[in-house]
Amino acid sequence: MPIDSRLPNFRSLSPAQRIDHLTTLLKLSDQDQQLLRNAGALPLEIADGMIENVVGKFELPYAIATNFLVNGRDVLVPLVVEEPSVVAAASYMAKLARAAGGFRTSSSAPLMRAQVQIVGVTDPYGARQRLLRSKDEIIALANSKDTLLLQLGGGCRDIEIHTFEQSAVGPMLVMHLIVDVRDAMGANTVNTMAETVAPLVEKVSGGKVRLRILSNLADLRLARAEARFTPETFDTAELKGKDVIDGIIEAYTFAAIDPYRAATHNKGIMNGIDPLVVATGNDWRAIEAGAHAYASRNGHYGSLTTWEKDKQGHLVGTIEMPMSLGLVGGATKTHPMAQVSLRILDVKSAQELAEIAVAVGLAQNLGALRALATEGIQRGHMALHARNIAMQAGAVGEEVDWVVKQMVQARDVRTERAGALLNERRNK
Ligand SMILES: CC(C)(COP(=O)([O-])OP(=O)([O-])OC[C@H]1O[C@@H](n2cnc3c(N)ncnc32)[C@H](O)[C@@H]1OP(=O)([O-])[O-])[C@@H](O)C(=O)NCCC(=O)NCCSC(=O)C[C@@](C)(O)CC(=O)[O-]
Ligand SMILES: NC(=O)C1=CN([C@@H]2O[C@H](COP(=O)(O)OP(=O)(O)OC[C@H]3O[C@@H](n4cnc5c(N)ncnc54)[C@H](OP(=O)(O)O)[C@@H]3O)[C@@H](O)[C@H]2O)C=CC1
Repeated sequence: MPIDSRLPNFRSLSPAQRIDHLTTLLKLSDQDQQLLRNAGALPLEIADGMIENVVGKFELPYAIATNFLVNGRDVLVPLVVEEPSVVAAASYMAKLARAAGGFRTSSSAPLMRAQVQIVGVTDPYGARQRLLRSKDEIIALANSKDTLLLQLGGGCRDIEIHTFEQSAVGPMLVMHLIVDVRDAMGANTVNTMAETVAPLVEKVSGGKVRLRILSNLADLRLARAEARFTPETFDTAELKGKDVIDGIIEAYTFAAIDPYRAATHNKGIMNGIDPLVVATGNDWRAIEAGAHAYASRNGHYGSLTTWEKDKQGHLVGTIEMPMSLGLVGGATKTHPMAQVSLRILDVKSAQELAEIAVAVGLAQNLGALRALATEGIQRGHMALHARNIAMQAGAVGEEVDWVVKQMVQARDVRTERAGALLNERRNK
């Protein structure tokens, strides 16, 4: 159902009013509303079924990033995160991106790699040829275990043999199963296939199979997003948009050449992506591992985004990175809030979800670069973090807003200052 994700007053509402607004906009069911009102509603019995030794639940804020326009479709993006200013920055940059059509995205097929490690091979190149000659038999065996996936149009498509002639333990071959996992993240799916083919692989190669596990460097499962911005987008009373664009490109260049900066730059990108991964019940460690390995693929650790100027002087931002997200499998179906998130996003495939995730990453990166290249990160970030600081100092109810206002006005956001302000107010 088409919606308008541009919700200018959403930030000023209370959480209860925001849920009412979403209910009207998205026609949320009574059950979804109820789940949102009990924020994070995860019955202990379900939690106990998800992991081991459960003794409770740990809740995090669940928010909605507004303004996203992705391939011409308005999307509201659920984000689960503890850090202030992330949701605001993503929403802000999505708002700016709308002027030039929002985010345009694409993705490759959902292909995952499973690795089968083969040791004890005396003739690695001969073994490689034998395995490649047996490709059809290996693929057929891999596919014999998951008929549902085949019916859905997925399954093992190909094999690759990676040869390590020298290693500390002698020659090593690594066979990759290339598997189309459709709408699953696919870890369990491909691990089962890798274990299934291991005896055949041993017979054909003459070696011993050890590890049979997916690779989180999902470099065949890439999602991409692009956005453009006119210089006027960044005009302010003090700054010319053209200079802001130059500052953003210089900031990006810093990340492209210096791994110390690239780590922080990419952390900013993951500020947007991880909260969506968590909100949809997906495996954020897998996404993090894939992101940073991909950022190192050219022999040095670099930026996951690029920022450049087109002929008209418009800022052009792009992102491309592995994105192994599922709509089924893992906790996506078990966690009730993950299901609410998927309904809010209204995505039809794991690829669509992956493309929205990288669009949020690109927006988040721009939010940080724009702030860093102009006024610095502290004004916007600390103004929002000030609420945390006030609460840490013991402020409750109306005291919170009052303490925040004093600290932001004085540009002095510290717990000690919040405590002093609180004492001053209480002793009046
Ligand atoms: C924080 C802002 C957005 C303020 O920026 P501002 O100019 O004060 O915002 P504004 O009040 O003019 O509002 C503009 C829009 O921002 C959004 N917005 C604004 N405030 C809110 C709010 N309270 N709640 C919800 N949405 C908010 C909202 O969309 C709003 O438009 P509207 O829809 O209202 O017409 C800006 O300063 C900013 O983008 N800063 C960057 C913040 C950031 O990057 N945070 C990430 C954490 S820092 C970090 O971990 C990463 C880092 C920085 O190290 C990465 C790196 O180094 O690359
Ligand atoms: N290194 C890593 O990242 C590792 C991660 N994991 C964990 O693995 C989990 C994800 O594994 P995953 O294989 O995705 O999950 P599941 O095994 O839970 O679910 C995948 C299964 O769902 C079924 N299915 C139903 N509909 C579809 C559809 N439209 N598209 C694709 N499959 C469908 C498939 O068939 P059927 O049910 O018939 O099999 C498929 O095998 C996560 O919890 C992750 O944390 C595990 C090991 C390592």
